[in-house]
Amino acid sequence: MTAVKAHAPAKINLTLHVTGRRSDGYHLLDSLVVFADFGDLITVRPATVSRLAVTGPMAAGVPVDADNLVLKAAALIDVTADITLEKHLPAAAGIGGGSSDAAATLRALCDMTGVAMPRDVLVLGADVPVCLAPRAARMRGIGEDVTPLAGVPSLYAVLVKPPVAVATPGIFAGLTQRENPAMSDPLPVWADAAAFMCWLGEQRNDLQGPAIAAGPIIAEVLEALLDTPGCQLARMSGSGATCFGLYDRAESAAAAAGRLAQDRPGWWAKATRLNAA
Ligand SMILES: C[C@](O)(CO)[C@H](O)COP(=O)(O)OP(=O)(O)OC[C@H]1O[C@@H](n2ccc(N)nc2=O)[C@H](O)[C@@H]1O
Ligand SMILES: Nc1ncnc2c1ncn2[C@@H]1O[C@H](COP(=O)(O)OP(=O)(O)OP(=O)(O)O)[C@@H](O)[C@H]1O
Repeated sequence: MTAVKAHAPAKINLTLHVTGRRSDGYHLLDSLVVFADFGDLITVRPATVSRLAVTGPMAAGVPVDADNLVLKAAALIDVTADITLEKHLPAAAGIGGGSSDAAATLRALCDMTGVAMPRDVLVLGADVPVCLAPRAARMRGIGEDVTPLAGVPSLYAVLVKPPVAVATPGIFAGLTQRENPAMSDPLPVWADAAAFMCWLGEQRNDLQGPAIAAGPIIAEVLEALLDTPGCQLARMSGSGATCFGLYDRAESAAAAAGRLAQDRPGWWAKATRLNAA
């Protein structure tokens, strides 16, 4: 059998409403999730014992042992493989690097072996179900309730991560209000990207406040994004610290990413198309 490859794109929470908390401490969410046009790359090959190599520009600090979600995903379906993870996404950044890697690994291994996709992938992480089919979706429950969305306009964006890693449990713990309004049900139909961005402006990421309290530099990132020409909206993704700026033109997004990378050498900045077909 030959190698099978799968892309693990960055996951962006364009909205993230925390609507309650379960008795086990997990939070109920209502989130509009889209995917970037870049991410990590997984390659799997048949092997009798699982092995993982992590390569690429963002490999530093990523676990290469059983803690890596890629190996946890292989163990979940009881498949052994020689796996290469080419890491391009910053870790612990709120853009689902590990979750998207786990989901891509499952896709590649199921494809390579014919093993069925497991029904319960939530055990790998709350973001793994939405990453299984990386397309625009509404994510509810604690992450297990995923509804694919048609008609979500593509957006030009810049992703920016300052040099701070935030741990997801601590950010959820910092919430002062856990019962907040959900998005409308059903979601509106957006005529175009401008209408979509206007509606997004009225939505929230409820984790943004606690994340800024833990890492005040996140507020600086949001201000810096809003300062770039053509930026229509700036918000944090997931539990941070990555923030996104939305633009109506690809050229504005590219110029903003270039300017931020130049002005703020420690910041990771990347222009992308979200939900590109
Ligand atoms: C913040 C998001 O990225 C939004 O998409 C996800 O909800 C987090 O997804 P994830 O990193 O895959 O999360 P997990 O690894 O399952 O959980 C990490 C920790 O985040 C908290 N957590 C996570 C998901 C959720 N719905 N409620 C929570 O309270 C819990 O303290 C949990 O122990
Ligand atoms: N394949 C992986 N890539 C990156 N980190 C991983 C991976 N597997 C396990 N980890 C561990 O998981 C931690 C969280 O990294 P990850 O990139 O998944 O977080 P995240 O971007 O905050 O995800 P989310 O948006 O789902 O909350 C890292 O600190 C790292 O130790």
